[in-house]
Amino acid sequence: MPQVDLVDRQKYIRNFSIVAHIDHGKSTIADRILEMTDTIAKRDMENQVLDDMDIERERGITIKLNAVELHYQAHDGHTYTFHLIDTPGHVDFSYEVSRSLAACEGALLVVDAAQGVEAQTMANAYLAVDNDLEIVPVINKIDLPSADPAAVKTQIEEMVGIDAQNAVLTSAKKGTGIAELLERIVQDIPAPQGDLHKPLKALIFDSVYDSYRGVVLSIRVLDGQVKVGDRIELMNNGKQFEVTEVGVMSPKAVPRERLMVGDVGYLTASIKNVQDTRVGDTITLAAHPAQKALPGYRQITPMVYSGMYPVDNNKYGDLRESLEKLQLNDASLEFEPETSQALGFGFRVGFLGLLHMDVIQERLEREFNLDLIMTAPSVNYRVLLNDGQEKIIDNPAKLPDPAEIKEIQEPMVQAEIMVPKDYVGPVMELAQRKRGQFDTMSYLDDYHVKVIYKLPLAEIIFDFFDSLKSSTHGYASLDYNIVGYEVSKMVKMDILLNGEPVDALSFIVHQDFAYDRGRKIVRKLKTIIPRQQFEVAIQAAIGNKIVARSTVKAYRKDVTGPLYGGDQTRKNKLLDKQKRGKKRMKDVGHVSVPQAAFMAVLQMDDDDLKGSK
Ligand SMILES: Nc1nc2c(ncn2[C@@H]2O[C@H](COP(=O)(O)OP(=O)(O)OP(=O)(O)O)[C@@H](O)[C@H]2O)c(=O)[nH]1
Repeated sequence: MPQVDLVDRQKYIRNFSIVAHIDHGKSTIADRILEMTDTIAKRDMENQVLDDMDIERERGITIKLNAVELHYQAHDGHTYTFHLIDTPGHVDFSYEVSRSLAACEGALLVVDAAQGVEAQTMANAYLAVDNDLEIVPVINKIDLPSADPAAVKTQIEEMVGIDAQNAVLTSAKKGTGIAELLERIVQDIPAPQGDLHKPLKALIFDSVYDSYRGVVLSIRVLDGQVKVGDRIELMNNGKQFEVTEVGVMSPKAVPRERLMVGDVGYLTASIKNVQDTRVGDTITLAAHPAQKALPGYRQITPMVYSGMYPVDNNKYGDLRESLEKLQLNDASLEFEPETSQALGFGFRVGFLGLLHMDVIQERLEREFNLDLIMTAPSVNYRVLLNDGQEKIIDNPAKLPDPAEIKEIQEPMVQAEIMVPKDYVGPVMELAQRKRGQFDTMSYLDDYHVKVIYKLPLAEIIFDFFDSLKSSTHGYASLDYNIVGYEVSKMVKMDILLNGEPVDALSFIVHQDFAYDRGRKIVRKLKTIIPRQQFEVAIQAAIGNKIVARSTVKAYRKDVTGPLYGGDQTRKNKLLDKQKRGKKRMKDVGHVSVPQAAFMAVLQMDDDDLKGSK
């Protein structure tokens, strides 16, 4: 191809994401764009093609990233190539959002015309600004009777700090404004920069495991080009592979001969292991490597660990296989075998956060048909023993005897909270309550403040984000990084049922909160553990010292008895229901303990929250 064509080619590319608060209409707008550009025929369009996992669709969250290529004939007579890059929307995945935005030049910031700017609108806008993106404000759902586009424009200007007078007004539901939106993408979002003649530099912003092709990488080419047969190198781990296929998603995979500067597409190279190809890494050519990797690469490591046990002990092998399968697609999922006296054989599994944990649990139960008991999530503690040994403890039950412990260190994070200045008070109050140490506060502009706190990871993981949202009416955004370990006065709380400690119910807590937590958890467990044939004593203990106690009384009589008298169908229904209920119970000693009991520590925090409001 003559060189001038290649330069021209770059001029007609637009790479962008759609970012929005949950439910403001991101997926619906994406669907309309695909329809209007004939990327996908209306009749083929299953609702919201971009979210292709069942769970995503049901929960309305987008977990895996996707990039679709589409072609748009603009009013200037040229045909433009658009790459629409989908982003996940939750703080657990904020690093992935940031990487996918780094693959774009622009972002459509979608705001609901009735709801206005909300928490994730702000968080995503900050990420877009951080990545130097051109932001095109879109006010959606203008068909709603309660829509107030003029007010939302002002709000966007004040809260987000961008010009919104020219915001595109859309009703994705009715298709209004989408034609204008396509033109604005051409006009407002810059064409990709970069140099075809420089050594290859491509950003990996997603990876998915495919049983035929191995790992499929989503990449954005920032310089140079890559084609089938090239030997590539991943710059952060030095691993090399030979490219077997490149192409674009439109929306199904369409192989191409090469991907060039400005392109967004996929690449396969017989890579067997997603762990080798972390999101954020840079691909270059082994023969002509780029000098420097793209900035901002972050190794993702799990933040929370939880025990996962099959309710039926015979399903241990199935659980291992299922976890292995999920891991093929999820480089951040880690697990290793563990045993519990109470629960038998299972795995200690590491997650990015609680949402990640929920999603994995749900996929195991639904896609792999497993019934699981999960123990309350914990962070990693570093324990120094008197004999000089150091241990990393990711399971509270494994904490050594206090007499052997010299000190316990807990992981700390630097939390950056961005918030409109009116909400600084509540944010500081919350951070103090969560054992935060104030670091700095600075003004980003006339309206926004960045507050930096050092906080224990254990406090952040559980409900910090939710509390932050509720104490700032959703306007704060949060990003955090682990910054090391600090000595802390942590103690292990044991829970005893009828005098027997249940290892899977132990948790680690700061000494200052221990008594209070002990009392609360006992009260909570009393409501969760069902009545049995005999009395069940529940105790919370630190070492040998009982700090709280309560009792679940025995049945007075066999209340289920009379229910078995009815006709057969009714009886069967009842038996079925019992069976299903039982699935999530585990016999610990002689006591039947439901799944909820193992999560009581978390639910207790909810109560804490309510109590503190
Ligand atoms: N009235 C009206 N409803 C809309 C419009 N656009 C989207 N919706 C509805 O709003 C709800 C959320 O839309 P989605 O497109 O799923 O929103 P989303 O931002 O992708 O949501 P998440 O995937 O959960 O982040 C759906 O019920 C849509 O049908 C619109 O223009 N007008």
